[in-house]
Amino acid sequence: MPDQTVHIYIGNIIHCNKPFTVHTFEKGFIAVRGSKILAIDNVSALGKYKINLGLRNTHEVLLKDSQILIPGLIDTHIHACQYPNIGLGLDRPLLEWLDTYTYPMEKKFKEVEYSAKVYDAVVKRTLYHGTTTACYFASLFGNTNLILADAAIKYGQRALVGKVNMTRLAPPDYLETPEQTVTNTRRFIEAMLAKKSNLVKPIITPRFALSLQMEEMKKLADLAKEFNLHIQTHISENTEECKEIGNLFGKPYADVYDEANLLTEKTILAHAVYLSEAEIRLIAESGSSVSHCPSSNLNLRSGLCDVKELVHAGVRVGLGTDVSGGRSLSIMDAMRSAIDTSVAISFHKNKEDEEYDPLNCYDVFYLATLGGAEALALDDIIGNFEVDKEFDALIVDMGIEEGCADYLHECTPLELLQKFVYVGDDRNIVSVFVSGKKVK
Ligand SMILES: Nc1nc2[nH]cnc2c(=O)[nH]1
Ligand SMILES: [Zn+2]
Repeated sequence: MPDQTVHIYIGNIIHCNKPFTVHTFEKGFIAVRGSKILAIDNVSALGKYKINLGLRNTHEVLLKDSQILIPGLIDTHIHACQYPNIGLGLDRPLLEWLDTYTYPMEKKFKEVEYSAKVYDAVVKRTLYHGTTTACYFASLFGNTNLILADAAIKYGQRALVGKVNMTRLAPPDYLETPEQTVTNTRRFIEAMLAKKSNLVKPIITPRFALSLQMEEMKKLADLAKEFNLHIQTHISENTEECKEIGNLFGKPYADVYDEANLLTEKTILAHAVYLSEAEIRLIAESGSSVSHCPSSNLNLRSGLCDVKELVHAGVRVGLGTDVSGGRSLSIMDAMRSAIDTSVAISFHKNKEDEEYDPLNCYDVFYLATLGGAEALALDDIIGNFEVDKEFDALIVDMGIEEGCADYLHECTPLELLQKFVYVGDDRNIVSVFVSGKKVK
């Protein structure tokens, strides 16, 4: 018999009910039964809901005035097998960084024991930082990628897990043949689906167009279609990379993926710094989305991605940490880097006499929550606090003693959110819920 207790969280509640729109309940409540949201409203209406919904077996959690309840944070792009390299090697441009630091690290994930140690740490640490959903690149090795999926299931994180596909331009012992890359991916998908997990699903993961031939990418797109799966890859991150794409395929980056049938409504493209207007239009029309990875774009000196231009063109955008190109596995850091990047762009634009309103803390809160859910085409189940959605949430407390700033006078809920975005860290995230279950 499932637990029928209804958990009712009462206090300051903030979420985005629409894109780029923050909605606050100053004295609100959310009722949760099992994994799902049963009701959300002002607390003055709670009595009425209790009668109308016949709520008897209830457990009430009263939030403090220094606390806010917000949706869980969504990382739309993170390389789990690069976590041991976090903070290392951020002095080289992309292609050199991949050869020098990244492929040698990822090769180690052939080993089961090492993979188990790292993946356990990644899932625990990202959950601790409030990442309730992570879209993971794992390594080339299907068997150890399953260990990452098992860690997410064990600790209760929602995740998409991708087995990376690469057949060229990497060390020979970190490549597959064209046949292997397809058959190994099929095997990985079948093993993932056999887990019958509600939280964890496989995602097709061609690393980037430099790693594969057109025929292989088409076969991977076929697998995505056959199993109705998400797809993730990188696009237009670095000028040298884009030049190489032109040399190899003789067409723009987005057109390469379009020809490979990889641009679907469930495709997430990381970076998207150097897309032309025509490519942005193509991506918008395909329904594919972009993972904005501002920390990585700065660390690897890739460039500044103009999120506003993408959104204006109708492209859905979420945030990615892109560890370990990104310096932190916290989406809070990605939110700040997204603001910094947008402000930097605005200096340039305003010099050219364009009116440019950079992203603010509420905009990046949207990108980190509902925007991320939309980018992953999971906004029917997560991203905000709508009735019947899954309860993925954080209780944030800006009044804790051991935080990085003192709480010296009372703040409004929106001020608490501002403080969280600009100066908060994992210590301020006092509880994390995924699918209704407390995981921190
Ligand atoms: N940032 C980043 N870009 C990539 N492009 C291809 N592979 C990678 C990677 O691992 N990280
Ligand atoms: Zn990446």
